[in-house]
Amino acid sequence: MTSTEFSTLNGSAAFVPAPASPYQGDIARYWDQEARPVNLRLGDVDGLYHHHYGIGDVDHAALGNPGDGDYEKRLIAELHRLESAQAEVLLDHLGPVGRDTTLVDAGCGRGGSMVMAHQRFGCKVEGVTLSAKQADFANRRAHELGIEDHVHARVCNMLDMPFESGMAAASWNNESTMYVDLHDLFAEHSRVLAVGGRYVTITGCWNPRYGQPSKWVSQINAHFECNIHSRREYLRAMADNRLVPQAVVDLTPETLPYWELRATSSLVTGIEEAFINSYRDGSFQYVLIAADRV
Ligand SMILES: C[S@@+](CC[C@H](N)C(=O)[O-])C[C@H]1O[C@@H](n2cnc3c(N)ncnc32)[C@H](O)[C@@H]1O
Ligand SMILES: CC(C)=CCC/C(C)=C/COP(=O)(O)OP(=O)(O)O
Ligand SMILES: [Mg+2]
Repeated sequence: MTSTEFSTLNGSAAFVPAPASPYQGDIARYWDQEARPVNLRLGDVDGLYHHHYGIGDVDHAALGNPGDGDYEKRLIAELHRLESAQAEVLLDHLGPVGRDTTLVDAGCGRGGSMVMAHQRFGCKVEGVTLSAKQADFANRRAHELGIEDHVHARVCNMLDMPFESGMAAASWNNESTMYVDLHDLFAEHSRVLAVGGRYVTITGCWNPRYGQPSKWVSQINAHFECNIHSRREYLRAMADNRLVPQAVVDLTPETLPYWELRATSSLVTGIEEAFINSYRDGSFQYVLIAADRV
């Protein structure tokens, strides 16, 4: 393994491996440079920084009306509440998690879901991301919260994680599966999970009933430099890797209110129309899949 650079956190040098492919190098750079207000200002609400979308009904009573004083602040808080609600639903599907166990967050971003998992279960959480900036950010937040002994992010490829086989009681991908081959990904989760362990993903996938990826799905792929898979591909790749689905939940109706609200905010990024149109025309779905490692 060759190192390309050194990243520092609190003065300690950390080894950063070279990307496994030119594509992974592009994705590492993408997330190293990302600083969209729609993510940072939402995270500033309570210190949980997410790179995923929201679910649930909008609380119109809490939001008030455009033109009311502080409306924009309440809108940001509401979008953030819906994003955290999404992570809570993912954690709900991990099943019972003991304090002495370790969880793996594959594609952990700035670490919001890891912090929530530790706060809920008291367990250890190991996160991996391609981005040294994100790993530093997540580790800094864990340090500020005094939970650095339990929550830790590192720069590494989720297809080749430096964890012993069977070490994880549960693992997940929160909106990070569209950057990798699903057979390779589920083979690696299957390796690190204990037999009887639980895997959960929340993801956007194209709907085989539509036929092929729609122009909206292609637009989302181009926007994020990712490769959205079909729903069928998830289920096939799980079946091939000893992951047996226990729940497949279509969250599309639950995520539309988030997008409709976000489209009215000053923090729009331009991708809102593609999500709203593809969810409405049925070509794209927001799904949760929970599977047992058998
Ligand atoms: C959309 S963000 C999701 C972040 C996080 N799961 C969340 O919910 O906030 C996608 C994440 O996947 C990570 N990622 C993409 N490909 C990866 C790979 N091959 N190995 C590790 N992380 C990867 C990126 O670095 C980024 O952190
Ligand atoms: C559901 C799908 C297809 C997701 C693609 C992966 C992705 C980029 C998620 C959100 O990240 P973000 O929170 O950084 O994006 P944004 O800046 O749009 O909020
Ligand atoms: Mg976001």
